[in-house]
Formats: sequence, structure tokens, C-alpha cells
Amino acid sequence: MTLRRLDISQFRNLSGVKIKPNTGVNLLTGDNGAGKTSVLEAISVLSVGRSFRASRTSAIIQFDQAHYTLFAEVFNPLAQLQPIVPIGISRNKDNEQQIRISGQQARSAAQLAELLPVQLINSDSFQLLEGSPKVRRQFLDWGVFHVEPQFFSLWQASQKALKQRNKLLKYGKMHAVQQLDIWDQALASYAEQIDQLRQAYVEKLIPEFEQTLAELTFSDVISVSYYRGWDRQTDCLSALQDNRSRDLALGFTQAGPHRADLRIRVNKLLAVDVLSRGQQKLVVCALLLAQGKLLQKLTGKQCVYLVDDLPAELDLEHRKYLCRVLEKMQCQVFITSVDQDALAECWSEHTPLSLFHVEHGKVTPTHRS
Ligand SMILES: Nc1ncnc2c1ncn2[C@@H]1O[C@H](COP(=O)(O)OP(=O)(O)OP(=O)(O)O)[C@@H](O)[C@H]1O
Repeated sequence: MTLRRLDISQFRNLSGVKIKPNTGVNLLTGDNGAGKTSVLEAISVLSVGRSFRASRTSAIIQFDQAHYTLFAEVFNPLAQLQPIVPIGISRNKDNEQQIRISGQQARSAAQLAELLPVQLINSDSFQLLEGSPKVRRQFLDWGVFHVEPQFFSLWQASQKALKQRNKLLKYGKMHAVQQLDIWDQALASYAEQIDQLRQAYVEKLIPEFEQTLAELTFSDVISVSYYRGWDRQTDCLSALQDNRSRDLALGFTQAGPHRADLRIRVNKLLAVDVLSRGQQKLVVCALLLAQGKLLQKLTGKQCVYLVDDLPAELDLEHRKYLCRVLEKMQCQVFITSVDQDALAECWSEHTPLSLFHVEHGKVTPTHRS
């Protein structure tokens, strides 16, 4: 999947932006506060329907405006009849959102995500190592969502069952035993299926991750292990039933698929406690790149990479290795940098490269110097 056209209107400081990105590398340069990250943010909103850096829409809509509008043409090489898919999203200050795909109103943002898989590498990516299990679970589920068509509905059903169970635990107390039995069974059944999909995905992801680490010349052994959210020795239904009296006392479900995690370690210690900042960046990049490679291998789909401030934390050699991996994957990349020269030497002359200068919310194509 590649973006062939991108229009941004009344989004942060960007307005009247109309660009035709390259199918390869798109380098956005400009001073601090120019609007580079906002371009990545707009692409991410087109993929998942929400921003990666603001929970309030009013922060994203341009000051004094009523709504923002984003439009793109996505090239889908897997669709033979209509490979160009127009997508658009607009949102107003009341948080009302309209998503259109090929001229039709879309039911949910999940349809956008399916069409335009996007991976973001930015300073928040470190959360994959230092953040809560939720961050790693979201990372894992991004991958499973894109390769297993039945995953999303199972995940939605398990969330519903979990919510009902938690409600009973909190308010129903002991009178709700019969109803708890029903939700235990429902949750456990979805949990076992989700667990199998997640486990199978991690088994395929690990070799891609290890190979990517090697391509980035990272020599320490990093182990990635999957924790499914309840004791390995038992099934989910037994875990829920065994925990019931404690769950009732606490008012929520302690174990289950909502507690799954990936444990990323070096010499049995958490990677975040051992690795330097630059090494951590390489590890998180390897995880995110491995997901893109696996997506390509299993579905033929390519994801778009958004890389905010690639030079940060990485020396020139490692920047080059990272760029080489991205080049080899032949996916579309949008990269921001304050300093154009920091990335100038990183690309092979055969790589399609477009340069854009961002200034006061305007994006202008420039030439390779
Ligand atoms: N809702 C909004 N309306 C108008 N302008 C906004 C809004 N929200 C943020 N801005 C401004 O838009 C710009 C967004 O900057 P952005 O983070 O995209 O810059 P950047 O080029 O990535 O900068 P840096 O190199 O410092 O990371 C900032 O100048 C900010 O003050």
C-alpha cells in the first residue's frame, strides 16, 4: 500500500497541503515547529482514525476552525480492478467523525486500518520497552489484526465479555454467580482462540525480528517471549474460576487475554534496564520493521512507515543500516528531520527519494541537493 496523493486541511498548522508522495522515501525537512510531525500525524489519522499525540480533537483542529479534513489516494496493488482507493476523514469540534472509503461512508476506523497499515517510529516507540504491557499488547495485536481476519471480531467479543464480567464483579457481588458462570465461559472461549492466534503470530515474528536485528548489526541476544495473560499450566476457564473470589474482592478480572504481554529481555534481564538509549532504539526499530516484513510475507500487503526524527539517538553508521533495511523492504517511508544533511548519505542512488520542505504549515517539494 502506498499513498499516491495526500491533502491536509485545517489540521494543526497545516492547511492547503496537497502533495504527491513518492512510492519510496519521502523526506520532510524544516525547522522546529514547522509542521513535519503534523504531516506524519495526519497520515496516521488516515490509517487508524485517531492521533498518536493528542486525545482531544480540539487540539488537532486548526485554531479558530470548526473541523479538519484529510484526503488521500491509496494504491492497493492487490486490488486488480480498482487499485486506487480514495479515502477521507473529517472530524469536528464535537468529535463527530466522517470516514469515506471509495465514496462510501465507512462503518469504522478498522476499515481504514485494513486498507492502510501504518507503522510509526518516534520517541514514543521506546514505550515498547519501558511502557506498560498494554503498549506491547497493542503492538502484538496490530500484527495479529493484519494477518488474521477473524482476530478483530474475537477481540471485540472478548472485550465485551470482559466488560460484562467486570460489571458483575463490581456491582453484582455474590448474587451474580450464575451470570458470572456465563461470562466466564464466553470470555474463556474467546481467550483461548485469541491466545492461539497471538502465539502463532509471535512464533513467526521472532525469526523476522532476529534477522532484522542482525541487519542493524545488533549483536546482543535479545529474547522475546509471549505471556498469554494467565498461568501456562491451566486453561483460561479454570484460571477465571480459581481467581473468582479474589476477583470479587477486587472488583475486576485479574487474569485473561487482557493481561497478555511480550517480555523483551537481554541475559534474562529486562532490555530497558540494560541497553543504552541508542541500542533500545535499534531494538524497537527491529520489532516494528519485523512486523512490516511479516505482514508482507503473510499477506502481500506493505505498510507505510512514518519515522519521526530518525537521526535522534542513532550514530551515522546505524542510521545507514536502518535506512538500508527500509530500502530493502521497498515500502513507502515518510521521514522527518530538522537537518537534511543528517540523512543525505543514507540512501542508495537507486532509491526513489522525494524531498519536501516544511515551513509555517506549508509543504513544498524540493530537489535532491
Ligand atoms: N490546533 C492547532 N492549530 C494551529 N497550529 C497548531 C495547532 N496545534 C499545534 N500547532 C502548531 O503547529 C506546529 C506543529 O508542529 P509539529 O510538531 O508538526 O512541528 P515539527 O516540524 O515536527 O517540529 P519539531 O522539529 O520541533 O518536532 C507547531 O508550530 C504548533 O505550535
